[in-house]
Amino acid sequence: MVSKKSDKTPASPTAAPQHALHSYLDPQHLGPWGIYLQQIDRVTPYLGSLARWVETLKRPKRALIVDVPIELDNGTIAHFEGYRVQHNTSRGPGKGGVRFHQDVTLSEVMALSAWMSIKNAAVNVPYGGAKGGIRVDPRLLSAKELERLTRRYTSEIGIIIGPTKDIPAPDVNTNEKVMAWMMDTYSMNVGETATGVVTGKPVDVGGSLGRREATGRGVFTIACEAAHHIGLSIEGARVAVQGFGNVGGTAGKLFAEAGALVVAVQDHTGAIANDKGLNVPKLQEHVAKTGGVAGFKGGEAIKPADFWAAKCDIMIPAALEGQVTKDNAGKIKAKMLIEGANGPTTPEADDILHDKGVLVVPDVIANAGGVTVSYFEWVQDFSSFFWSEAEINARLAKIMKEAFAAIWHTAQQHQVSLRTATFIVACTRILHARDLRGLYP
Ligand SMILES: NC(=O)C1=CN([C@@H]2O[C@H](COP(=O)(O)OP(=O)(O)OC[C@H]3O[C@@H](n4cnc5c(N)ncnc54)[C@H](OP(=O)(O)O)[C@@H]3O)[C@@H](O)[C@H]2O)C=CC1
Ligand SMILES: O=C(O)CCC(=O)C(=O)O
Repeated sequence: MVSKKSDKTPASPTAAPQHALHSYLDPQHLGPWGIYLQQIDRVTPYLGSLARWVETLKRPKRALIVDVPIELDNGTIAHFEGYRVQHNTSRGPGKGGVRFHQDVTLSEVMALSAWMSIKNAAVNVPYGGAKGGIRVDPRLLSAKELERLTRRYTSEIGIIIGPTKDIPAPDVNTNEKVMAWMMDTYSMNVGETATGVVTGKPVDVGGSLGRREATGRGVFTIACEAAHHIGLSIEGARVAVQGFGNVGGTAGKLFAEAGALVVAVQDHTGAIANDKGLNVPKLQEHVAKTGGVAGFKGGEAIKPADFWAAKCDIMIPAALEGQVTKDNAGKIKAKMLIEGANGPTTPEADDILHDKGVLVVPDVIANAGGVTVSYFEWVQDFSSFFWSEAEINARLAKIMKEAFAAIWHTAQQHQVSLRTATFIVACTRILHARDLRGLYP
């Protein structure tokens, strides 16, 4: 366990703000943005003289809400609400994914954009933080409707994105195909092929080898580093994964290849378990065919709520925010919780896990592999010179391991959790950049 004491720093009073977004500046604000504000309050005492800039982290630099109207296949017009939020650009252009999900809200996208600022600084890639999303259940749209939605959204946010301004990428329910449509639409609107406007594209239109697996690979790399620190062998370790999409599926596959047993998996369709280890490639085939883990023959169905009590060493939430709560954290038997998803653990659950001695490796370092290879993709697009997958994976491993080592060291130095340590490293970098740049006289 890194921290000997809990970092339950009392929330510092937030000055009464005269700001259009004032309702979002209250740390008691519910949901992911409120959680992010509490995380900033916890790190503030460790920022020294840079703390004078901390308010800059408590509001997004830009938040764009767009109406996205499309014609459905049946001829009716449907309107969807979309967002692109640029939280901070002190260290470089905005960078972060685009989510298509029925529960997307401005507050959620603000938090996701802020976590991108922290994540990008934690691995020291030269970006600020941004995120986008559309409130839509993409499963209810045809392929043509989804394409129209993506293209109209891209045109609407086209006024603030661009290869040197803000670079979207995949997130929940978006993929290479969606990125290809975004790149094409933006390119049509500016009159030239602008491959650098998005990352996570298909390799044939300027994408990078290794990007599809990068987030899951990074989760695996970080888990190996953390396991080493607590004396846990990956070979034979028991792993439970929530969410079996891009991140959870890839991480699960890499764990299985390294000799770990993936003993439980949960997604939106249900939960399955196999004490001897699930056959992960077969499970991936099943999910590709049926859309979820339910009905997989190689494991027994368990109640989704029982997933959290799985007998395991490593638990990987890799679905959505707010999954590990005060109601299920007490059941978790794992020695380490590696956050593949963004914001999966509520602050109350974080404290419960801390008190139980579970090592929590936070999202802002654990899932940073995706944006790290996005950075490689962006660099390759600018230079039109493409690297081998082996080179990409080696560079990814180096960045992730070095970032984790620095965070571990900071956690030891200040006797804080890995989450607060990651925020100390990242916020110091962001606010140092802000300080160097200064304000208008
Ligand atoms: N893609 C990337 O590069 C990155 C993603 N992330 C984060 O990782 C997480 C997963 O993203 P990604 O793998 O890309 O997304 P995908 O859309 O590929 O997969 C999401 C997975 O989560 C499952 N899921 C959704 N809702 C629930 C729920 N309520 N309970 C259980 N399972 C659920 C989905 O199951 P079902 O299909 O049944 O709904 C699916 O298996 C997100 O938090 C994302 O922000 C972080 C860094 C980068
Ligand atoms: O690859 C990227 O730019 C960002 C991926 C992302 O959205 C995330 O890390 O949460």
